[in-house]
Amino acid sequence: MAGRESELRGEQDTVDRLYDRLDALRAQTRERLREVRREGPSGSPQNRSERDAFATLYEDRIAQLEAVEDRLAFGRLDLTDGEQRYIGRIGLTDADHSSLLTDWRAPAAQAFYRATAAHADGIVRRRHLITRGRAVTGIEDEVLDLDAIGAPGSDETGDHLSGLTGEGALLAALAAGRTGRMGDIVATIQAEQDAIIRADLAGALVVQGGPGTGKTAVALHRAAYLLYSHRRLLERSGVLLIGPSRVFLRYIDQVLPSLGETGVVTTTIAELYPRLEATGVESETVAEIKGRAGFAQVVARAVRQRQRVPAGPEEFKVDGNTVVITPHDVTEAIVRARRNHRPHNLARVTFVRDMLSRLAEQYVTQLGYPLAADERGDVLEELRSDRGIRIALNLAWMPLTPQKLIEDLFAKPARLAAAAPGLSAAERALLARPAGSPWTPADVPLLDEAAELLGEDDQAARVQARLDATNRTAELDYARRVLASSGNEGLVSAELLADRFANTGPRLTTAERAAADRSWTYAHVVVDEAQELSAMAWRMLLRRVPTRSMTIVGDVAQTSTQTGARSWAGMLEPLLRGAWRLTELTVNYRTPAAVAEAAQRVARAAHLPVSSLTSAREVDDALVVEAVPDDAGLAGRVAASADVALATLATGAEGGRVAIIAPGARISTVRDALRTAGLDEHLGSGATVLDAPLILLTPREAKGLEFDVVVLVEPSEVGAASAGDLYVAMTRPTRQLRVVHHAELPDGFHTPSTGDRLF
Ligand SMILES: Nc1ncnc2c1ncn2[C@@H]1O[C@H](COP(=O)(O)OP(=O)(O)OP(=O)(O)O)[C@@H](O)[C@H]1O
Repeated sequence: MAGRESELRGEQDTVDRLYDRLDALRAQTRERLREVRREGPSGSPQNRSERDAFATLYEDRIAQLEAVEDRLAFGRLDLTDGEQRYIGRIGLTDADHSSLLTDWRAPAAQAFYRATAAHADGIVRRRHLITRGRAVTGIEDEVLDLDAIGAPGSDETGDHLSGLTGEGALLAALAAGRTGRMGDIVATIQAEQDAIIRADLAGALVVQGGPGTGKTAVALHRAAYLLYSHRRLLERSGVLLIGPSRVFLRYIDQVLPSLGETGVVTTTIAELYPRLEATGVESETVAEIKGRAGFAQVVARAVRQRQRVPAGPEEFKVDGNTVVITPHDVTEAIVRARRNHRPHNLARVTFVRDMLSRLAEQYVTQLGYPLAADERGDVLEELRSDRGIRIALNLAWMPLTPQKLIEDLFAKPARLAAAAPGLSAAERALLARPAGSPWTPADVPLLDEAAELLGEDDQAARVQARLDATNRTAELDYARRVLASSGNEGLVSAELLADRFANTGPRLTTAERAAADRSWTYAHVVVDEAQELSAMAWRMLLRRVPTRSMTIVGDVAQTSTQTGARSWAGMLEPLLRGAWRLTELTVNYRTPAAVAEAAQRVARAAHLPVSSLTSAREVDDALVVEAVPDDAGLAGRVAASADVALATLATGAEGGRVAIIAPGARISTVRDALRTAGLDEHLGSGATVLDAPLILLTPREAKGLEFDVVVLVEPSEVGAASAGDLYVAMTRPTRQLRVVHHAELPDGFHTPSTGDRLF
């Protein structure tokens, strides 16, 4: 025991030294920031812009150093050559640049997650440090090379039958009360997860895994890892993360900062089109039709139908001369303008030029004498500014915004019928809606498709981009010189500083610029709950990542709607044509075994493509079923059940969160019952919904989230609407699922051996 205590003391000394270094760096950076600010707003614009650039960099660096306070160091590797290497949230060096702490993402840290007794990789022992605040409260050792270890007095054991790394630390992390926000898993990443996190940047990596296998956690840690290992590339082009909803994005928004990374653009498909709010609501059937791959052709046809040959010739009098727009000329001009395959609005310039030149020919012929070049220019101008001609040419080739094209498509039945001959009359009737209706999430990929085909006049932006690229080398050079002369070399990189120089003025980060620009292309895209994306949404996303460097995580058994994927190959193969690879996660870290098994039985009974799943832990009383004799009493019973759950959690030291998951149609009666029971004060709403101890939501809204206890209302109703939704709802709790029902339980729910408590 004495040996263990001295080990603990030794680790505490090391951890103290690491925090001392962290504090020193914080103080040093704060002091630099103060100095920069002290200089005030005087000096040349050049000086001011340099100061602003330094100030933002120091602010970012301080934020990063503040964010790594919790579990700064969490591991130690003992190497065969006697070296001891500490692993932590960020890398730290002492004043002489010797390494004190190795960043978890560095190659030198990889063995912490991957080494096994069979493949020890030069590691004798792996140690997990358990800390509370800055105090080391425990040590967990795994000996990987029994022959090499001889040190008496420590509690090493060599047997790790479970296959889990750092099992004690892991199980402690899994059992902890939930805060309403996702935490990072950096101290306990498992080998199968680590392999995905560190996989190659190139290509599309699909991670399929059942509920609770850590897909979201892995996707976020992979983003942090890629930013660390390919910083130059990724920081300039940016990383995009797509999640299923705003609530979900709030749920995960602490994870990347805690890993020292900010600046990832996080958004939903509905928000991906800049400056457009998709607040409209429509039926799933309509969303499904709009999401079909075939809708790309519908939009393409709608665009081409705005390039139209008039029924007959049209005459115009210009300055006493007659010119005629003939169907023949328009046909020829359209064919020519289409030939260069430019988007509609840009090809229109060619069309108009061609038509005006034809009309000018007619005009000149009537004059009967040749014109000098400048006189011909005057004629062209006169023709161009003639109102009648302008209208006729617009009718032949209408300049359009994406919004106008899509709005007309749904507001004018004849347009839809012409553009979508493959849809049935009933389907077209479902899509019809009046002009001015709010945009819906399923419209967003259609608008993006339209924008692509119509094209924006982004010439100015392109010229600017070329200029930026040329300036970049000069900026980098300059930033290096500034860094060298200011003695700040170790603190910030020249790349970052150059970025800041470039962006001062309106202070925009890469992330901000990317989010505002529809045609921005990212260096990497991470998609969570990717099974929900429609074929049209995938097309929109792929435009933003021409390199196809993507991390796609999801579970095809949890798909809610008809729009989403039931098989990765079915969804991705037509789009990526073999350029994607599939990996699987198989251990469920969230849901107690009994609950996960029940959920899987129900999902299988509904013929969902369920992944195989091993649960990391058992919890007593994990499944509680409460049958209510009549439907009228259901909501009251739900409130009572939530009350019991809240009371149980309140007695624990760690608190926790309770969620009531109910079919949409029952939400308001359950809310009333909570009010009657006096529980509504616990209920969160709006932006802070996740912070409250109690939350009421539909299965769809619960996607990707987790809670200590879930009260699930009438599962057969949830399952009847969507089997995928029921699978999601059943797999949200980390401790207990309480099912309250009046109708029959869904098929597969019970087996004689479930061992659940029945009321
Ligand atoms: N290696 C790990 N160490 C500690 N906790 C982990 C680990 N892997 C996963 N977890 C925890 O397990 C829970 C489930 O993880 P996550 O939400 O990433 O799963 P998921 O596969 O995305 O689930 P779902 O598909 O159901 O949304 C989270 O609380 C996460 O922190």
